[in-house]
Amino acid sequence: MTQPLPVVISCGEPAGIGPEVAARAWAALAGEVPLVWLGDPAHLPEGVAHQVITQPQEAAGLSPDVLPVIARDFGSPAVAGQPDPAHAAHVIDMIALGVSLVRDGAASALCTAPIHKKALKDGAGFAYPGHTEYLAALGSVDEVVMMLASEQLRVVPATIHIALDQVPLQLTPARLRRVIEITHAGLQTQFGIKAPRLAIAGLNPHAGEGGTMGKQEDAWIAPLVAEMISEGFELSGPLPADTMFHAAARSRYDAAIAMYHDQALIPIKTLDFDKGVNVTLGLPFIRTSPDHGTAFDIAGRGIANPASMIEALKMAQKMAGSA
Ligand SMILES: NC(=O)c1ccc[n+]([C@@H]2O[C@H](COP(=O)([O-])OP(=O)(O)OC[C@H]3O[C@@H](n4cnc5c(N)ncnc54)[C@H](O)[C@@H]3O)[C@@H](O)[C@H]2O)c1
Ligand SMILES: N[C@H](C(=O)O)[C@H](O)COP(=O)(O)O
Repeated sequence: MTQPLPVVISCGEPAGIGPEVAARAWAALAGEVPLVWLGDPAHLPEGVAHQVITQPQEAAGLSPDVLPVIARDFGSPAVAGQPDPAHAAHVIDMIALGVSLVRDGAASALCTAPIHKKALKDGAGFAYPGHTEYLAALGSVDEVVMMLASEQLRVVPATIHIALDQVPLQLTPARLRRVIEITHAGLQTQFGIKAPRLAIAGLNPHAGEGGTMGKQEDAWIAPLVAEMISEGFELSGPLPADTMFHAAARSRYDAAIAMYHDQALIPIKTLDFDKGVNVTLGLPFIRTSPDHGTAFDIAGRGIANPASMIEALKMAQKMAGSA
């Protein structure tokens, strides 16, 4: 029987919890998801048995007791909680390497461990606010969607890593339409939902309350929703964002489209921080990630919970199987 292609994990910020959650997820999964870790093996927690390989396909021939690693010498050890500017370019390269391995057919999907965006900007001039935007550039696509998904909720922010005062400027009918289209297609092809139901949040308190607390809902969000319903999309909204995430409301949709980052991420990280998964939709390859960040406050102490990384790896494999 041919072995499934492995999922590749980019190391993320070595001073954060990325290497430890990757190693603990690999141990917990015990071969259920074939993996290859991309990074400096010196940054793995002490005692993690690993073997350096040069190509992902070599992983299939290894003992299940060793973590396969495609190694890069970052030049210095990782100090927990203190990102080294000299590591930044390597961290970025590991993401790019992961993408090329998937696009070349050597791996099935990319799972990214968390980066510290400011450390990458300061250390290597990283020009992107996050993986999502960098991966869009690597995939040569103009627009992608960041979805966070768990058993209880899927959410998509229509605008992503931008300051709050930029939201009304960058939230346009064209952007919201593309987000709805990409999310709808992603739920069909990557989550197996034939007729996705999407709930669209308003931007303002009480979804504008008839124009008394904001104009965007009446001016263009409601008309866009009506137009897309007439095209066959199953949409509801614009809904007041404060009341669309309780259990009964969540049962009425497959994904919620929020207007900005925190409107989407607060509910899911409150409900399911341990098991939330970040998925980028609209890329020409599969990418998942845990929902947490670098957690400098606990890095290196061996207490980071690998559950979100485990879910991200399982989801990557499942999506690759249905791709
Ligand atoms: N995919 C990514 O690359 C990604 C995702 C989110 C945040 N970040 C980045 O991470 C950095 C830190 O972000 P933050 O502080 O807002 O969020 P964070 O998720 O790193 O930490 C928030 C809190 O949750 C705790 N925590 C996080 N993950 C945990 C785990 N696995 N087990 C136990 N506790 C955990 C931390 O200790 C901290 O108290 C920022 O640079 C941010 O941009 C990156
Ligand atoms: N906004 C995401 C979150 O808080 O979970 C996070 O920063 C990750 O974004 P990228 O996957 O684009 O790095």
